[in-house]
Amino acid sequence: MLLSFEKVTSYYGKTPILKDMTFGLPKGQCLCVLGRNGVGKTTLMRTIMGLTDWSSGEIRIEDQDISKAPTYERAKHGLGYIPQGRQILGNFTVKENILLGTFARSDGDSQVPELCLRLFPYLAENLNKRAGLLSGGQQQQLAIARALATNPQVLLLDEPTEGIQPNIVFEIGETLHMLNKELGITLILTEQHIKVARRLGDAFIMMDNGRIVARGSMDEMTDEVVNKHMTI
Ligand SMILES: Nc1ncnc2c1ncn2[C@@H]1O[C@H](COP(=O)(O)OP(=O)(O)OP(=O)(O)O)[C@@H](O)[C@H]1O
Repeated sequence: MLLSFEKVTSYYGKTPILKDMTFGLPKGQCLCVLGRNGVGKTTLMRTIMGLTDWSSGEIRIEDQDISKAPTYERAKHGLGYIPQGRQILGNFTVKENILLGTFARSDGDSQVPELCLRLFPYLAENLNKRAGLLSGGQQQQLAIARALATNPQVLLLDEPTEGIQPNIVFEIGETLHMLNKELGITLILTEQHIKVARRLGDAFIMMDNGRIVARGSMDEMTDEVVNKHMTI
């Protein structure tokens, strides 16, 4: 397994939010993490990155135990994180936002990667534009470009299509599909759009109240499973 969780419980203060989670993610797979609002999907991402208050259990990447490693060290193991809401720095330029990602590289390269320019022609043509002036979809592209600048082997994407116009949702989905299937970047994403999840995912985890309540390959994610765990 490229990334694995063994009995991981993760806390904010004294409150366990993720409870006793065990799963493994093979290299090159796309795993979709699904569930209603507030079930702990963001907390799962933050636990992988070491951003909750503390966690117990074991988190491994390529057989190395990173459970107690600080966030910057996890990033150097090849974990790239795109948080919910994107967290683009609006007063900085497109180029500066991308270059921020290079700080987490282990090879010291500090250029805008050619891949980012090739994937996102709009960004390539607007490197000196203030990022705050971009549309939601363009900012999501920028967040993906910034994460790619870390040269990740795993990308964690928290609701990448949230708040984005429907036609751009499709485009972002296709970009992620390309990163996964053509470039072999392993993906973990939380996603409310079931269609996008079905298109991208090889496997799914359905969460409720901090626990995994259903899992399987994507073709095992029937409408029944979705309706049971995702509709209100
Ligand atoms: N920083 C925090 N401190 C304390 N509790 C938190 C913190 N962040 C989240 N929680 C709690 O953890 C639980 C899970 O939240 P989380 O954001 O992980 O869920 P989610 O499934 O990602 O939901 P959403 O789809 O709304 O983002 C919620 O009950 C939330 O109130």
